[in-house]
Amino acid sequence: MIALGCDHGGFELKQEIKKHLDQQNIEYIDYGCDSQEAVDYPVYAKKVARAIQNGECEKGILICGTGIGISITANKFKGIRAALCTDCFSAEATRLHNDANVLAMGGRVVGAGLALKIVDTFLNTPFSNDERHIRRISQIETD
Ligand SMILES: O=C[C@H](O)[C@H](O)[C@H](O)COP(=O)(O)O
Repeated sequence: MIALGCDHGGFELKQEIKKHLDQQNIEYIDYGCDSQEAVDYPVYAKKVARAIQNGECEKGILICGTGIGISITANKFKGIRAALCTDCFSAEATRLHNDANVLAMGGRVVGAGLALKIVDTFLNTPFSNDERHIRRISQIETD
C-alpha cells in the first residue's frame, strides 16, 4: 500500500500519479490535500510519515511545490527516509543504497512525464541489501 500526500503545490501532480497507479492496479491511500486551495505541507507529510510508521502503508509519495518542505518534515520521523528526486538515477540509487521509503517531488519542478517515470523507478527498485548500505542506514538512526 502506498501513502500519498501533497500540498496545493503538488495537488495537480498527485492527481496524475493517482491515475498512473490506478492504471497499474497499485493500491494507495490518499491522505490529502484534496484541492488546489492553499494548505500547510507539514500536515500532509506527517500523515504519510505516520501511516508508514504504523505499518498501514509500506511506502509513501509526497509532493509540495519544491518537494523540499515536505521531505524535511517527513525526515523528522523515526524510520522515515524521504528522498527528494528530480531524476530517475537518484530514484533508483536511493532505493538501492538508502532503502528510501518515501519519494518526495516538487510539483513546480518536475513535469508529469518525468515524475511518473521517477515514481515507477522508485516503486520497482528493490533495496540492494548490501552490507555497506545496511550499515550506513543503521547509522542514520543514531545521533
Ligand atoms: O517547501 C515548501 C513547498 O514548496 C510549498 O509547496 C511552498 O512553500 C508553497 O508556497 P506557496 O504558499 O507560496 O504556494
